[in-house]
Amino acid sequence: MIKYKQFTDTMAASFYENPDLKRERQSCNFDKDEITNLIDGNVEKTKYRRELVEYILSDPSLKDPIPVEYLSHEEKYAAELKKACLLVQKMREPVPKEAKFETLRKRQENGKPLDIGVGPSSVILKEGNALGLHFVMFIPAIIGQGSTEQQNKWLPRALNLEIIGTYAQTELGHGTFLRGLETKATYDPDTKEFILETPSLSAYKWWPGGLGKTSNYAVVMAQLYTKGKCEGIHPFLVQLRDETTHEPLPGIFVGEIGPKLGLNSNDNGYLGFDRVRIPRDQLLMKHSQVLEDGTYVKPKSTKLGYATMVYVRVFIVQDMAQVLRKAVTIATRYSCVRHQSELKPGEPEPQILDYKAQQNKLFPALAASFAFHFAAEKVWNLYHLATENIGKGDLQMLPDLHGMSCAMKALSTSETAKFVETLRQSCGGHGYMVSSGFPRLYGIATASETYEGENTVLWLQVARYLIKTRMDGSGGQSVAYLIGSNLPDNKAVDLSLDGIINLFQRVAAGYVDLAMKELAEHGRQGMAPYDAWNHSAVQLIKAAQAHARYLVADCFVRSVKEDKLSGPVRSILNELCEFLLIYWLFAELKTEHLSQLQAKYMELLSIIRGYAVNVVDSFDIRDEALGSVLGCWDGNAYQRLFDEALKSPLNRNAVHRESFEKYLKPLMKSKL
Ligand SMILES: CCCCCCCCCCCCCCCCCCC/C=C/C(=O)SCCNC(=O)CCNC(=O)[C@H](O)C(C)(C)COP(=O)(O)OP(=O)(O)OC[C@H]1O[C@@H](n2cnc3c(N)ncnc32)[C@H](O)[C@@H]1OP(=O)(O)O
Ligand SMILES: Cc1cc2nc3c(=O)[nH]c(=O)nc-3n(C[C@H](O)[C@H](O)[C@H](O)COP(=O)(O)OP(=O)(O)OC[C@H]3O[C@@H](n4cnc5c(N)ncnc54)[C@H](O)[C@@H]3O)c2cc1C
Repeated sequence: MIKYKQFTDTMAASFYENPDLKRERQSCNFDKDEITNLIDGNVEKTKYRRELVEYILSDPSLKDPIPVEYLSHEEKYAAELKKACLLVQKMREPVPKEAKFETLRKRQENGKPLDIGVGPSSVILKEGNALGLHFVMFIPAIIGQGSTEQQNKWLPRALNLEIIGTYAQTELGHGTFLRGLETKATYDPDTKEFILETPSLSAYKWWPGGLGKTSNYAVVMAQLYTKGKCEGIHPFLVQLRDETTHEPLPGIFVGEIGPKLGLNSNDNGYLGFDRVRIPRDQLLMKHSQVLEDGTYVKPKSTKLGYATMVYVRVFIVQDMAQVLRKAVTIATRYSCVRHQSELKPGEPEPQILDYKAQQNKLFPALAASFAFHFAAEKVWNLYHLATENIGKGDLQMLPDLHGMSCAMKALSTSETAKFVETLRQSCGGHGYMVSSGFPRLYGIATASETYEGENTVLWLQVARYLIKTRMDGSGGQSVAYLIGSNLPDNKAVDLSLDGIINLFQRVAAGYVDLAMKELAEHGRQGMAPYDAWNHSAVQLIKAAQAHARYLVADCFVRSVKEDKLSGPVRSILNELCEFLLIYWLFAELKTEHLSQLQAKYMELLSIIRGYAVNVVDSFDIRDEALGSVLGCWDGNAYQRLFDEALKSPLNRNAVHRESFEKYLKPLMKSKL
């Protein structure tokens, strides 16, 4: 018997490379750095990210002494918060004078702070971190909803982390239906204050990240009452805890909501108010105001108050591309090193990567990771353009931004959650281990399907925009193909990328028309419009989903055509793009088109098989960031699985003495 030997203790560890992975890497015929740079943005950004990740990972105080999964709920929170705080401190300190950190040092010398960002921070903070909402929603809410004066007052303190905040909108009783929120903010002109009140159990704020124990401030969404009238929900900046003692202020009831499916280092919380008074100027007043005498000044659009959510929906598309890159790296590398069953009778067991059925599980996710990367870039640019215009008083782009951000958020999260589960299955039993990294990724992807707008609800928002556009031609650029003479023609299926995009438009337009027919039919039968809408929901959601696929597919095709790519990388992206488009079309098309596409699909599986390992290598994810024993760069999956298993507290002693003596032994000795 070969005895287990801890691999990481031996010198050999640093030189090992699984022979199957080595062979794939030796046959690489494109420049991996080109894909790395494409994902980072450019060569300089890659250099910066790599140095930053190295800087973070080389700090022993930021390492987990034991895997966080063995910690209690309370310990998990404390351990991750500690790392987050140390990380923030580290970013403020001068970078040591070592050649490997030259870019970071130069940046600091030029007066630019080290920007942690989503990617580098997730290298050590993998379980959802308590400071995340401060950066992702609290600060953006002050910027997006606060007047210039309010920004000048609060932003420096928030950016310095002198105050830490969250975004408290959802309540026990209402998350989706914002007009139904119950928290009240009533203006008192005598004291020039708002009085915050939680009128019922269902009005308690419930869910906000970092609210339970970490935040001392929050942007609270509440129904604004002034001069006896409700003006709808508005954002208020509210202090929750004393800035020195961290004790909750009088009238504030705050706590943590308990364990969740994932993201358990984040102290999602609850919050109630018992007649808490805040000054008038803590209503965030960029878009609407309450004057000293209580006069309400309306915003240009009531939906401007929803802008923080739009920002985060855009952010989430980027996050999903990152989650997919991790999941597909793990599954592809593992599929390369894992041998199982018999392909040719009597021959050695093949790499599971050679099974077509396995490729069919991996490669759609690989292709989608690029699709969502390009989609995120596009919607991010649109967001900035629209925000700039809104700043100048031009709201024309708002509906298109809303439609596009809802569509891309819903598609990227639902596809990522589905792909992560398929990729987990592709790793067989070992994929079910926490140490595979899949459970964490699944926790993030499924949470994203729900937060920042539950996906079904967002699909229905997209459908509303599509139907409106089809009826009155009022929609923006993303739905232009649905307007009158722009409608895609019904030419025969042509398998060029442009031909397939045309097909996507035809499929989406077809579903929109079917939904319109259904709505009209219900109307003819005497249903009220809202009832007809409810009865047509299934068809409406189909239309929205087909439209979202068209949007993402179109972005992918346009990005592949840009001339900044080299020949080899362009052809890889071209093939992955074509492959994903066909994969998505399979879900939509009738049988007459299928056989044409099936042959192409199978051909592409073989082509992608040739470079899949090298493409995932070019995602350039450090082993520490991947957090998976199955997906490590060296492919030493079995050894790492074993090393990780031996960290289990149950393996500290050969016998778990207490439970054996107290329970097992008496049971085995007792007679019937
Ligand atoms: C150590 C240091 C660490 C550093 C770390 C740094 C970075 C950390 C990294 C972490 C990585 C994390 C990545 C991602 C993290 C994300 C965290 C998220 C946490 C979650 C937060 C939340 O969930 S907050 C709560 C979100 N809630 C929702 O989204 C609610 C959903 N509901 C709604 O949006 C609305 O109610 C509605 C849209 C469904 C309906 O609204 P309403 O009833 O008012 O409208 P109508 O349906 O009647 O429509 C009327 C009309 O308005 C239009 N419209 C609706 N919404 C908008 C909009 N937003 N913009 C523009 N227009 C809108 C609608 O289309 C209608 O138009 P018509 O013309 O009338 O048709
Ligand atoms: C991990 C996590 C973190 C979160 N962080 C925050 C945070 O930081 N701040 C914050 O304010 N909130 C936060 N939330 C709350 C989140 O935004 C809401 O849970 C989400 O918006 C969904 O709302 P809900 O829970 O009320 O679901 P509901 O709206 O009750 O949904 C339940 C079901 O009803 C369906 N449904 C609802 N309305 C309709 C409709 N009109 N038509 C058809 N079907 C409908 C939905 O599709 C769903 O199937 C977080 C949630 C999670 C899971």
